[in-house]
Amino acid sequence: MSLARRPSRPGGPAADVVKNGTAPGAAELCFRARGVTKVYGEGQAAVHALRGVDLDLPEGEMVVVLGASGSGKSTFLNILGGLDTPTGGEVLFRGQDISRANQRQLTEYRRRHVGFVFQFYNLMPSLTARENVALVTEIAEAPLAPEAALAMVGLEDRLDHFPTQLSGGEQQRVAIARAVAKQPSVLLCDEPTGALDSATGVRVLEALKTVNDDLGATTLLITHNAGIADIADRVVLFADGRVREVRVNRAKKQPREISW
Ligand SMILES: Nc1ncnc2c1ncn2[C@@H]1O[C@H](COP(=O)(O)OP(=O)(O)OP(=O)(O)O)[C@@H](O)[C@H]1O
Repeated sequence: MSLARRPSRPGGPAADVVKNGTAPGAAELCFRARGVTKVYGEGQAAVHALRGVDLDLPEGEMVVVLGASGSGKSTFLNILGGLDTPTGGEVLFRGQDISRANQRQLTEYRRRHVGFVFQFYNLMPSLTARENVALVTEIAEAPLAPEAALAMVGLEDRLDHFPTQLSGGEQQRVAIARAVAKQPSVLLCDEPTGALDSATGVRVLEALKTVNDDLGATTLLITHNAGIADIADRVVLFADGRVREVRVNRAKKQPREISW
């Protein structure tokens, strides 16, 4: 591993820059990506969304993914989550190649291992918070009780509220509880605070941090908000379909210490 020490950015915590984000011989990797490409469409209309991504992500970390619009962040997250497959290259999850898995294997992988949180909460409006979470726990192998999942995100006193009776931040926390109730190995979050103001977004980040700390789920969080990088163990910067830089924060901030 090649390390260069420098402050991550003015005012931010000190960080180590990891060359290419790869860590040969690293003990326990959750994901190992090599030469990952993704091309949408063909010929003149082809879009090269990923142009050769190499990245190692150790187990259990909180990873913040930054990059300009169109740089390939969501495409890469969707591949890690088994929602999509790469055009080329290799993605290993705990040593298993998910880049060549068939649809049935990907469905099984997602069901057993992956929780998703998106910008919009996609809760069932006719179901309470508890019932929205129970939808998942009824089909999971070793789920948390819906009440326990909702307590983890600070909603133990909102169990019987319907989505319309909850604020945007509370609805997002129900969505997080739903994603983590099956105790996923990996939690993939695409702009989870994108629709929220700063104070509400901080509560959502606190919920994600609790989940990361308590369940140990490797957590990836895409954001356009560079300030959020300060709560991460590792910050991955995408540019033009590639990983431009990976920083490892030596000291993390608490969500309540940041604002935007
Ligand atoms: N299903 C698709 N069909 C065609 N092109 C796509 C598709 N999905 C993404 N793209 C293109 O691939 C490129 C990367 O998109 P992606 O959504 O991964 O970027 P992003 O970094 O997540 O952007 P944003 O921050 O705006 O969400 C973009 O040029 C996008 O238009």
